[in-house]
Amino acid sequence: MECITKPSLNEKETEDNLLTNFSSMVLHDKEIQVPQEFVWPDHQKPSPNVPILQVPLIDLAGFLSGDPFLVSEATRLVAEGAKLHGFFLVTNHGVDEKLMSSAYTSMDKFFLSPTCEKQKAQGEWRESWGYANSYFGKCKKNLPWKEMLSFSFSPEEKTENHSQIVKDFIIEKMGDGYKDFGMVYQEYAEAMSNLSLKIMELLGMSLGLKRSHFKDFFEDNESILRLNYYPKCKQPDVVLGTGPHCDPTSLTILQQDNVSGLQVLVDNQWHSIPPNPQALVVNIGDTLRALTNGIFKSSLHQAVVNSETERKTIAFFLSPKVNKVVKPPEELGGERMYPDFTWSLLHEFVKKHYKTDENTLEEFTKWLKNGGNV
Ligand SMILES: C=C1C[C@]23C[C@H]1CC[C@H]2[C@]1(C)CCC[C@@](C)(C(=O)O)[C@H]1[C@@H]3C(=O)O
Ligand SMILES: O=C(O)CCC(=O)C(=O)O
Ligand SMILES: [Fe+2]
Repeated sequence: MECITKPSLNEKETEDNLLTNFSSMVLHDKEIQVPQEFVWPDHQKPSPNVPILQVPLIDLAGFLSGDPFLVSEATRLVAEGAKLHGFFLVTNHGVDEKLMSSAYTSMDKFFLSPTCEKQKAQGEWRESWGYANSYFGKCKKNLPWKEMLSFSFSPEEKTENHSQIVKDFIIEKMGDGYKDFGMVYQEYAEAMSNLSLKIMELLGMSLGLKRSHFKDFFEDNESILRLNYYPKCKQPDVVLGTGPHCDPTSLTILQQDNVSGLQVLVDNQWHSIPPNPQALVVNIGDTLRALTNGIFKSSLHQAVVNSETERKTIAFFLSPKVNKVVKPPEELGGERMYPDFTWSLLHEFVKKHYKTDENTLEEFTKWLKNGGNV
């Protein structure tokens, strides 16, 4: 367990300088060699050519049509992916194509602006919102080759006075020039939240539960929308865009567009999920693994970069309301694998005590049994 202590106040300047250096160095190719802190140990460096992971492709419109054959096909396929490695693709998902392409291209407006601009949206240490890059936090090695802009999200109709918290956040931090930018990601987050509830209906049915079982649990979600910007890299074989991790959240919907880079560890071998612009990548997170008493899997995954072009992905991390008790339905049976817990406790644990990996839930269970000092 490393890189988890909060930087002391007098390190704030150092952090700001590093933050500035990252952008000038990385984005403008001023350095020939990749700085040592970005070079991963040999056993974790990306391997050149990894096999392709065959993941089920689910036609969501078919499921929503109610056609008995299409419904049974969709539930069969989603169960296959969710139980094997936790990954599947959804197509005919109903998210407006123009919105998706605008969300993809609008990222440049923020990430290609000067560092001093981006720093206006800088988040608090280990908060899940705002601008962050590799030099954030305390890690001094194995730094991710990426910048991120993250938003907290709750469905508009569930927020106080129906505020649009994604749009309001970015305008408050970056000014009125980001109004259109904010609207794009507000709409995008709402669309992903609605899509995730449809996927939750499908996942509930695939386990023989009431169709609305998971959907009701996530109706008033408190989620995270994250823009990942991976600059191209002179030495893509020694860095990682995002290190190996399991998402501690419940469900991730990832738009990876047309630049490959997402890899999943299956049978102890890294596999790639190639881009499919017509489909969104969906993966089970640790919280949904616990909510299904371990029936659904959450797998270790990572992102590699390349020397030709930057890679941009948009991840919507669905999470329940922070105080909702994560407890599998009795109907699933089997011996309980994890204790009841709330997402806020698991989120505190991964933020303050543990870097997410394939043992997060087991380590979290131990931490809870030892009193869970938050
Ligand atoms: C709740 C979360 C923690 C992270 C963002 C979301 C879901 C994925 C987690 C993360 C992306 C996994 C890799 C490491 C991490 C630190 C990161 O690269 O950002 C994780 C996020 C986080 O802890 O902020
Ligand atoms: O960008 C990618 O391909 C994966 C990103 C990811 O796994 C994450 O942000 O949790
Ligand atoms: Fe992830």
